Amino acid sequence: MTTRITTPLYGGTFTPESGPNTSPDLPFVLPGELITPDPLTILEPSPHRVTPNCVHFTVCGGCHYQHADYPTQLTLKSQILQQILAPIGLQATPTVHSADPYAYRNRIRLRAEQIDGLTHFGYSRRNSNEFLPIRMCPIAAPLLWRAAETLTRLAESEPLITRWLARISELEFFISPNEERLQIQFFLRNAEDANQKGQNFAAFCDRLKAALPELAGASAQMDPELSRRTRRTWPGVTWGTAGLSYAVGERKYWVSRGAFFQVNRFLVETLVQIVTANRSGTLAWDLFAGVGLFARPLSETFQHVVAVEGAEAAAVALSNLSVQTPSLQAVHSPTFDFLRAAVLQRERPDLIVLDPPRAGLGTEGSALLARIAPPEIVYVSCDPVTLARDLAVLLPHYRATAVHLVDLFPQTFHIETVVTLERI
Ligand SMILES: C[S@@+](CC[C@H](N)C(=O)[O-])C[C@H]1O[C@@H](n2cnc3c(N)ncnc32)[C@H](O)[C@@H]1O
Repeated sequence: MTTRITTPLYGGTFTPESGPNTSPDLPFVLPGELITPDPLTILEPSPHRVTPNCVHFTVCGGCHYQHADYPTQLTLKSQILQQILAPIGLQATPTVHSADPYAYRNRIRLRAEQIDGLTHFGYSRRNSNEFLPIRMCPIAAPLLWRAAETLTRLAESEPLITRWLARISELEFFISPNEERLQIQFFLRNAEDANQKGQNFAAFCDRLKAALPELAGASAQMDPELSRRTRRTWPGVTWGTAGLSYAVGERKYWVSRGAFFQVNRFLVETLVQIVTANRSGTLAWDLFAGVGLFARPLSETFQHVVAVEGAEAAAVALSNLSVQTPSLQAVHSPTFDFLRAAVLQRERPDLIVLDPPRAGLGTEGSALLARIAPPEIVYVSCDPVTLARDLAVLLPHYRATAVHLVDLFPQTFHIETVVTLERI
């Protein structure tokens, strides 16, 4: 049986889990193609089909679109976003912003497994939790992959490195945008390893630094999931600096280890511009503020900015930023609690910026936002489905003045959107 692919939503409705064109039955096709499913055979390929850059593409769970040329990826995402927003009455062609679609990531988290006595790094297989050893990741900045290769190479010949890597289940690399500095978080495999109180961690890191001069800081800690399961805590061990200074245009941000920061090193400045440029006034709120990416420029044009962040690591950096920035107030709190208190106190800022995780703000939180009724809202979203759900609550009271698609995650189905809203 042959099938003509007619829509970017082929295979079912978009969900954050399945994504467009990645339904378990029929991923990796393109609109216009004639195919036979199972096993997938492309009888008439799209002129936009290209050879993927990565040997792991289709097997690895990370990327979904390497078979499409980059302009086509952007067109598909734009169409998908419009299809998701149309049912809530938001008919707008997004303004698309993009940059280099490879080598853009400043952060990767790798799994570590021992196979035949050797350490292998990898991701999870697509639609599975099974370990997939990898030998390249072309969406990652070159330094990230070089760091992984250096660790693997040292582990082959140096017992200190071999022993340390055998104790970890995952690690996370984070780099400054120009690849000058590197942070590593090591997550320990089991509680007994934590009991050894990070023996030789300094010697281990000194050796890594000799082979990887960019290494600025590192930590070893129990995986949070492991702590929850075993009900054990361990403060962990650290080496070097406790974070990285990250330049975005003229401004430098302190990103404490473990804090959220936008992963696309080529588009952070564009995102900040879209969210903050030409906005000024008396009072602005930055909800889900992270380390203050938007709050900091807003504090230059608003008399007072309140930045709300729930996670400890980011809240510490935000609090330090507020000490140096008199117009910025850092609040360490869940957003929902902050909004509930604000409604009772009848506070009303000129601008609310919000940038929640994929779950979005939620209908209850969005209703609180509508009650607070600021003249302008800028909603930054990494999941168009939860964005549409929240906008449905706001749109009776607000008019959308712009929709931006900022392609922070090329080669994947993830869609980053900025919607600006004006009170009716
Ligand atoms: C998508 S990030 C955005 C951060 C920041 N706006 C930026 O661009 O760097 C979401 C942030 O919200 C924080 N967060 C998640 N759930 C939260 C909650 N319920 N209340 C407050 N902050 C939360 C996370 O720790 C993270 O820093």
